[in-house]
Amino acid sequence: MELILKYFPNLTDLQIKQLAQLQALYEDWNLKINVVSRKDIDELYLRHVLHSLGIAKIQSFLPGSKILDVGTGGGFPGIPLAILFPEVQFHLVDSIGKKIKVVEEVVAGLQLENVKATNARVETVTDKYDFIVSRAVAQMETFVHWVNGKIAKQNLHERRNGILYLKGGDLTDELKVYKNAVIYPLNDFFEEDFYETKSVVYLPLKFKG
Ligand SMILES: C[S@@+](CC[C@H](N)C(=O)[O-])C[C@H]1O[C@@H](n2cnc3c(N)ncnc32)[C@H](O)[C@@H]1O
Repeated sequence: MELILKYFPNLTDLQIKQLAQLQALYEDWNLKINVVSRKDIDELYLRHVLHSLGIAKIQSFLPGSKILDVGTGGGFPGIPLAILFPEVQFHLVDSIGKKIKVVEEVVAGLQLENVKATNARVETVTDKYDFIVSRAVAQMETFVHWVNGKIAKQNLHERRNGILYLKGGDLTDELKVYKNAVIYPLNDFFEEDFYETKSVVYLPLKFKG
């Protein structure tokens, strides 16, 4: 938890309490349904919570906005972001039912009221969102295809609506067709070695009615 407070020093008491609860909730649920590897459970705040919150270093979501987390798994990056932005609506989607079961249990344990979790392939989701977040789900080209038509028409934020994707490694090849993609290295914000090769990729997307 100190790690989170080091980079997010202005959290409310409730946010600190909810973030601190994550360790016990994931340890408990992971015994029943394995969604996070053992090594990652031991480094939950470094590898999952802070990584998810890296998106917030790039983009602060405005109250009333809507965010879709595609392939959320056990709830990353959606759950830490939902704690950080309690007035923003988060929709967490995963095609594997048992992962959504864990998300629902963690959301209930935290009494988070701004999260909806759905067991579905993202291609079947029909709502529209300001931003679509994700980590470790698909190559950008496949991903863009999946989320086609899910971006809201109105831009509430200064930054145009689009994708904020947590990626690692060399992205030159993967992003070469996306001339308007912007890569934000997370080691500009976080000094831990884990973040050396990690970034947030922002890709603005056009509204399709
Ligand atoms: C490697 S896991 C990443 C989980 C989480 N985002 C994280 O970083 O911890 C990829 C997840 O994407 C989900 N997934 C893959 N394709 C999907 C699709 N088309 N729609 C919804 N979920 C999908 C899988 O079920 C899996 O839980």
